[in-house]
Amino acid sequence: MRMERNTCVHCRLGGRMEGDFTGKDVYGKHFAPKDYLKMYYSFSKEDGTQENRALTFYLQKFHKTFTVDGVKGDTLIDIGSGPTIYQFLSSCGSFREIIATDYTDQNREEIKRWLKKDPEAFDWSQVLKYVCELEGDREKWVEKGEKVRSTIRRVLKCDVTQVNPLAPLVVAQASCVTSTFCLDSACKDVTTYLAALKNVGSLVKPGGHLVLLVALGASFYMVGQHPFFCLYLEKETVDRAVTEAGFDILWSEGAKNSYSPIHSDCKTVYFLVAQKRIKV
Ligand SMILES: C[C@](O)(C/N=c1\sc2cccc3c2n1CCC3)C(=O)N1CCN(c2cccc3cnccc23)CC1
Repeated sequence: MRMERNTCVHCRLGGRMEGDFTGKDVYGKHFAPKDYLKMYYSFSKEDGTQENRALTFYLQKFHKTFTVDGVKGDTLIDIGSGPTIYQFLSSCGSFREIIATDYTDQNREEIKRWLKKDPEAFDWSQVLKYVCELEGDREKWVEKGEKVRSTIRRVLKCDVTQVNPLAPLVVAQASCVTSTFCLDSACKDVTTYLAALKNVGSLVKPGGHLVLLVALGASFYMVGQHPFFCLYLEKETVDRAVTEAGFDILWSEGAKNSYSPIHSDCKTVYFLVAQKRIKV
């Protein structure tokens, strides 16, 4: 009997994933926002049964941070927004202005498409309804969409490997900086990760907040048929990096990863809220 070779994604792709850092230029050429959005941000099946447990975890933690715990302020900068807007649904009522950023042109274009209500934009309505339900009135989802659109004032280019991630622009320090799944995919090793966290942390005013969503124990994630590098991180590494960047961790919570192993080998999605120490 011929033993059916159990070829994992890694093997099928000739092991290109481990260690093969996906440089910035690869993102520009091969990162397909539509494939990514369909793969990771489709919310529920036609019959409405929820299947995207990872996304509901993120939405619940953003709800706790901004709506329940009351983190608020003047400006919020989101670093490495990707082509998504889910990360703004709870914070849009707590900040005067939100600045979305990403490294790649196609991700910034995808966000602008949604802001302009382009019919080609990704449909976030199920996600908007879910967050409105968390806030107590599912019917308010259209107003919620308008609130997000009126609060996101700018969509800028960022590069977390630069000391000023928003260079050449100089932006005033923000009350809050959020970053979801960005540093893990933008940094090739832990040294770069520590430096990038300091770069991103420099955008937060003393006493301000840093909110991170990190993929732990991941070495790749798929977008369509294309594997993208992810820095293999453990909770302790992230906590130490946040502390060394000058922040006190207020709370954090991990959730067992629910992505299919074909999509990513991510073990845990990790949500963390920290506050920038005030130098006395
Ligand atoms: C946020 C993101 O959506 C990536 N999502 C990711 S990663 C990952 C890893 C495991 C699991 C999951 C997962 N997910 C979301 C789904 C679950 C995105 O599209 N990104 C962020 C990173 N980015 C950059 C590349 C190179 C250099 C950069 C320099 N500065 C700034 C950004 C740079 C490209 C655009």
